[in-house]
Amino acid sequence: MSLPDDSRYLKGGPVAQRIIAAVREDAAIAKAEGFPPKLISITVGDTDAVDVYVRNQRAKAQLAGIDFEERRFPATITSGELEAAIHGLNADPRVTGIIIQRPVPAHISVKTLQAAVHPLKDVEGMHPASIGNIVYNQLDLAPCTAAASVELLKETGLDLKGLEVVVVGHSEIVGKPIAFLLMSEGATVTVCHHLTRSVAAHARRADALFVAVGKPRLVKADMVKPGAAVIDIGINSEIGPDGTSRIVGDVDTDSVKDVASWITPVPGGVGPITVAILLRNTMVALSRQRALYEATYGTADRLAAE
Ligand SMILES: Nc1nc2c(c(=O)[nH]1)N[C@@H](CN(C=O)c1ccc(C(=O)N[C@@H](CCC(=O)O)C(=O)O)cc1)CN2
Repeated sequence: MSLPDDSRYLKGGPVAQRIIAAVREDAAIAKAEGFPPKLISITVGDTDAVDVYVRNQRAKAQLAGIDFEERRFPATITSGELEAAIHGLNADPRVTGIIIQRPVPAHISVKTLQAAVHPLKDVEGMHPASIGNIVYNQLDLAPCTAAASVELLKETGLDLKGLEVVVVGHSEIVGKPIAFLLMSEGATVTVCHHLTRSVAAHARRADALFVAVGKPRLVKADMVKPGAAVIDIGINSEIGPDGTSRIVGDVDTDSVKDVASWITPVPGGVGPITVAILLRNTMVALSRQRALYEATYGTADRLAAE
């Protein structure tokens, strides 16, 4: 789908292309030195939005020169069986990174799965040890959707120091990490959640408004401060008037675009950058693994060592 050529739209495509081009260069060098990057995706059960995400991961990984393999498990699998599969991948030296696609079925704790991924292969920064790094301002490997959203805000050129930011949604993978990433940049952050008394009152104060709640078109024009930047992180599947399925965000883009100075389209906003950052994180994980290899074997060039 092509987006209107309107400077209010913060499009993710060009940012994603820049990131992927850099990843491609790094991946080619790593491959030539005997460390081909390989990303494993774990999907449990069937969810349409996850299928879209995985399809894009595969396509962009191919573009970047990163080997991509999807492991699909039935929704009936036990947590123990999944953890055993993850431990197998942790032990496989050919595997650089592991991403666990969310959501997983209700009988499985995603936190347990995330903790089973070795921190050196945790390309989403969601292992309890990795997510803690963000609190310490170590931001080079942050959860992909959160990092993508902040990257798009930076595209506005707004000075993040002291910026009034409101984040609607406090999930561990999106809302909370966004708040920490922005605090490290000096923004003043308010996080709204299901117990917040008036989300609209908070949202209307924001110079930058992030929305990640999974509710189609929740944010309307009367919840947005004129001139604000609105970052829509929702990816919701909806059946359109013509009976076909389409993706919409958590923001009512048609009305909000007349109030905001910047707005991210869905699709075509945060989504493409999320995928690009996953690939960049894979290269960060690879460089950490290579540093360990070098410390152990005295060279970072596996081909030269053999
Ligand atoms: N392990 C994780 N699981 C999930 C995350 C995450 O960050 N880590 N976030 C969402 C992912 N998601 C929705 O379920 C999602 C993310 C990105 C895209 C995407 O590539 N969208 C593009 C293309 C759309 C299209 O091809 O039609 C875009 O928005 O332009 C889709 C879905 C939940 N799970």
